[in-house]
Amino acid sequence: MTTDILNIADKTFKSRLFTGTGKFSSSDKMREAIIASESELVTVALKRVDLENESDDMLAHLKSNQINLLPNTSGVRTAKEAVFAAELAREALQTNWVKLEIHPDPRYLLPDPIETLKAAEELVKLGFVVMPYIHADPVLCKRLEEVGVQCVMPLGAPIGSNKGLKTLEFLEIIIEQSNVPVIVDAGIGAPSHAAYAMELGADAVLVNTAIAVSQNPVEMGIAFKMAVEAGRMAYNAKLAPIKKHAEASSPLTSFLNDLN
Ligand SMILES: CC(=O)[C@@H](O)[C@H](O)COP(=O)(O)O
Repeated sequence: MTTDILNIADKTFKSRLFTGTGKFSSSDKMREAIIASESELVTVALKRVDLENESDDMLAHLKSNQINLLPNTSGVRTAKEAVFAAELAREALQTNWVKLEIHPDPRYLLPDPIETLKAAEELVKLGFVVMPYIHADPVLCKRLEEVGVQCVMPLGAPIGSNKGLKTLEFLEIIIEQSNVPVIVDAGIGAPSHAAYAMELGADAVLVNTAIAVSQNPVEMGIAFKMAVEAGRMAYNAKLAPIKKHAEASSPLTSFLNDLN
């Protein structure tokens, strides 16, 4: 088996499963599930962290050599607020990585493309590694790539909806065209959805709700790990082509040929 490492900016990842920290029933459960999933990049909403308090409960539970923290700007409504939040995070958490999330609409939490592009451009200039959460819009992905983001994070379905890859056809175009890693984010509700995204050629997936609200987050974390690995392995091995008509699995090469 070939070593299949994901590179983003200055970091390398063995795991292509990124995870979130919201909605767990306790910080202990969150830690256990994330460690079991072997996820190496874990996003934390800045609005949930007490940045002044070094022993913030959630941050304390995420201390591990395995885990890189990825602050996200969830809760901000404009590019200006996003840049402010990213700068706060850089100072408090000592990381220049930021998951850029600007979704002013509380009902569907759909990302604002105009503010996101504006913020991404500014954050790149300020030296951030920018990971933008966006709709599955191939044109926006190219525009973000041009301003220097390190990856794109198109949604499969609205955050927390668990609906799977509702944006499938656009994800395929994004994957085909992208020169930066494509991380399918949001709405992935089952390991099979994650495996499918990886089979299509996504570089990674980000999953939060499906693990956190499962009745057994530890086992679900492991199930997602296995699904992501299986999907990636299948993608590397190249899937068999889809055909319109049936084709016998055992071709007529032996005695049946002689009968004719
Ligand atoms: C935690 C986080 O970043 C979410 O905003 C992310 O988009 C995950 O979505 P799900 O909760 O649907 O997995």
